[in-house]
Amino acid sequence: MQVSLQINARWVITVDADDNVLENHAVIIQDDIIIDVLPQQDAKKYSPVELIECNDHALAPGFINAHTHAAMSLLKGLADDLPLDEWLNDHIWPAETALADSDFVKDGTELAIAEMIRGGTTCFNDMYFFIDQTATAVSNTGIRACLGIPVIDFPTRWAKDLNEYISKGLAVHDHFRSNELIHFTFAPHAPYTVCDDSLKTIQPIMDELGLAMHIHLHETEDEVEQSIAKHGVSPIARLNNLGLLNPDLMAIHMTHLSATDIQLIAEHRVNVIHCPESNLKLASGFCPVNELITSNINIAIGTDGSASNNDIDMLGETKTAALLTKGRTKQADALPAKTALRMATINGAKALRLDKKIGSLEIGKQADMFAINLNSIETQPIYDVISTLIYSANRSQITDVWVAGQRLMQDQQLTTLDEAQLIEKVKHWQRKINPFHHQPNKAV
Ligand SMILES: CSC[C@H]1O[C@@H](n2cnc3c(O)ncnc32)[C@H](O)[C@@H]1O
Ligand SMILES: [Zn+2]
Repeated sequence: MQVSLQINARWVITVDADDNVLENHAVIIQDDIIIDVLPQQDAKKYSPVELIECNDHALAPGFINAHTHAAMSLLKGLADDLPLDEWLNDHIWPAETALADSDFVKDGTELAIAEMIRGGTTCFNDMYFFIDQTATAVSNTGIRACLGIPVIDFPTRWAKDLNEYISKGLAVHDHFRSNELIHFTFAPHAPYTVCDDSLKTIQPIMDELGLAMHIHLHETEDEVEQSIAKHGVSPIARLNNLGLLNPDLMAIHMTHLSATDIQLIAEHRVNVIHCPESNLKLASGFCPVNELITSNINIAIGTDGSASNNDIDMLGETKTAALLTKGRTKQADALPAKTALRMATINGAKALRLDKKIGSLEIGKQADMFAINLNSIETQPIYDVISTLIYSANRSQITDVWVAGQRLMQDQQLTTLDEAQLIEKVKHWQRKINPFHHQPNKAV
C-alpha cells in the first residue's frame, strides 16, 4: 500500500491512555493523518513516498502551548523583575499602546512561531490583538493555533470599544473558519479588565458559534482580594454567578484558590491552564496542581507570553511544572514525568476540545509530532525515555517537527520561515522598542 510518509523511530512516545512507549516502531502517515503505528519489521506492507529514519530519536506528540501571547515575543526582556501590576500597568500596556499595531503582531507572531516550532510545539492557544495577522502568520507557516478573539474594556490600537472588539474578531473568525489548522475562542482578558456587562454581551455569541472561552483568572492574590472587596466573591465565583463555568472554559493561571474555588472548578469541569514560569517570574503565586489533580480537574500547560517568561519553551516549562509541584508539596511523586507530559500534550488538546484530533500519536489522529535526538551526552544513559525527555533533554535536541503531516522543521532547519530574515526584522523592532526598555536601578 502506498502511503505518504513512514517514520522509523527508536521510541514512539504515544501519550495514549496507557502512556505506552513503543520501541523500534514505525509511524505511517497518509497526508495529514496517522494511519498505523506498528513494529518496524511489520511495516513492509507499506511503500512510503518518503521514509525517514529516526534511529536515535524519540517521536512524540507535538507540545500544545495552552496559553500564550505570541506577538509579545518582541517584548522579551523589556521589563524584568517586576510584579504583575507594575509590569503590566507601567511597562507592557504603555509599550503596547505605542507599538502594538498590525506589523508588530505580524513580525512578533512569526518570531514566536519560529521559536515554538524549534521547540516542538505544534499548536498554541493565543490571546492578542490583530488576530487577522496572527491567523495569516499561522496559515503561512503551517503551525496549528487556536486564536482568542480579544475583549478588554479599554481602547487599544486594535479596537475602540466592545462592539469593535466583537465585530473585528468575528470578521476574522468568518474569514478563516474553513482553515483546518485555525480554531477560535473568545478571550476576555481578565475579570478585572472586563465588566459583567461585557461578559454578558459575549456569552450568547460564544454559545451561538460554539466557541470556548479563554481568560486570565486568579493570577495574583491581589486580584482575588480586590474581587472580594468589589464584588463580594472570588473571581471564579463571580464567573459562576454569571453562568460562565463549564467544560468550555480555559482558566489561565489559577493561583490562590480556596477549597470552595477548587470545588467550583471540579463541579463545572473547568480546564485549568498552568503557567508556572510566568507565575514564578512575576512572583504571582502557585497553582495548586496536586490538589487539582486529586479533584480530577484537567490541567494543561502554557508558557504565557515571552514578556513574562522569557521564553516559550514547552519542554522547559513542563520540567518546571513537575519540579515546582514536587517542591511546593514536599512530595517527590506529586507530579511525575508522565503526568507532566500528558499536561503538555493530550490535556492541552482536551482543554482546546481538540483531543479527537491531536495530543497523542494514535491511529486516526493528525500527524502533529516532533523527533528528538537523545543520542547525546546530556541524555545518556536512558532507562526511561519519558523521564529522559522531561528531566534531562533540552529543546535544542529536537530535530524535526510535523504539523498535519507537513514537515515544518527538517534537521533543525525551519522549512516555512527564513530565520536569518526574521532575525533582521526583529533587530529593527528592537531599535524601535528600546526606549521602553525598563532598567531597574543598578545596585551600588
Ligand atoms: C487581550 S490581549 C492580551 C493582553 O494581555 C496582556 N498580558 C500578557 N500577559 C499577561 C498576564 O500574565 N496577565 C495579564 N495580562 C497579560 C497583554 O499585554 C495584552 O495586553
Ligand atoms: Zn497571559
